[in-house]
Amino acid sequence: MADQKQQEVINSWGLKSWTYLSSLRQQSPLIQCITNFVSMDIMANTLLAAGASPAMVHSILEIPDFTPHTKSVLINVGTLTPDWLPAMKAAAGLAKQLGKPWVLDPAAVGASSFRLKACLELIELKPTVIRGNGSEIIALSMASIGSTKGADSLHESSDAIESAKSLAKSSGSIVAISGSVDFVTDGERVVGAHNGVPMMQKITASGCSVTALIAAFVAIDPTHAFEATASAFSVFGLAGEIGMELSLGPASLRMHLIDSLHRLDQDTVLDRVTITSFS
Ligand SMILES: Nc1ncnc2c1ncn2[C@@H]1O[C@H](COP(=O)(O)OP(=O)(O)OP(=O)(O)O)[C@@H](O)[C@H]1O
Ligand SMILES: Cc1ncsc1CCO
Ligand SMILES: [Mg+2]
Repeated sequence: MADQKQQEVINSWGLKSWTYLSSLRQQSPLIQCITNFVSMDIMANTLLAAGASPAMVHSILEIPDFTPHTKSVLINVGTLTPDWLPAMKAAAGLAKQLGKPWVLDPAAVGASSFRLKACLELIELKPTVIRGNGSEIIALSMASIGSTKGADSLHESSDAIESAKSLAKSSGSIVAISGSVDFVTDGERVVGAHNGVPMMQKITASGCSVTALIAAFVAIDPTHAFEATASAFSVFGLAGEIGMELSLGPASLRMHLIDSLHRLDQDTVLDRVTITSFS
């Protein structure tokens, strides 16, 4: 009986994930990305392969004209400098004002007090989802910088679950932690998305890209950001699993992951998406 219930839960996540992906392919929503220089290419290609329409528009002069046309906004502070922050705040603030979802990636937030303060100010603008690795979510939740390895994590994703719950409660955002298991919480519920391969950590900006995919899935269904976030993690992880079967290392996985995301079909998603409850 327990097995049957667990199986039904797994199948229902497979169906959700497929519904998000197929809707994304049909609707091709415009996603505005204000992101770091390292991630721009792989992020735009990830969004295109999944079916969305990315635009890396970051000048503060363009936000009043452009942001109203978008379905969601992604903000990533990976190569933050003081001149970029006003545009990030303007885009996030306008998205919020227009009732559009926006997603924050606090890349390397533990690297400096400048970056931490910027992220805390952005969180005041109520992101729909915050996605980081274990160390980023712990630093944000504690609002303090400690030891850091820059964009990489010093922690397992499971080390950050309590921090994520507390950040979700204090911010009102869905909080998502990437790692060997990707966790998603609204402060009460916690689910873990199990798809993925360790080699994905060796592709720079794979985390940035999955955050952009979360922004795209949330654009499809802004009222169910928890479900959209877990589904995006699974679909990206599944593309990594299939891509890995064809790859020799990080460079070919980067290519095969994008190809696999483009080619993912219904049967594979229904069969292989694995999301379980941890609450
Ligand atoms: N050990 C692992 N096993 C399976 N998948 C993993 C593992 N570690 C990371 N991933 C996957 O790799 C992707 C990137 O996660 P990671 O935690 O490395 O993000 P990140 O540190 O923010 O990356 P970046 O800063 O390079 O963008 C996610 O989709 C995650 O699920
Ligand atoms: C390597 C790196 N440095 C700043 S951002 C970034 C990409 C992964 O977040
Ligand atoms: Mg990393």
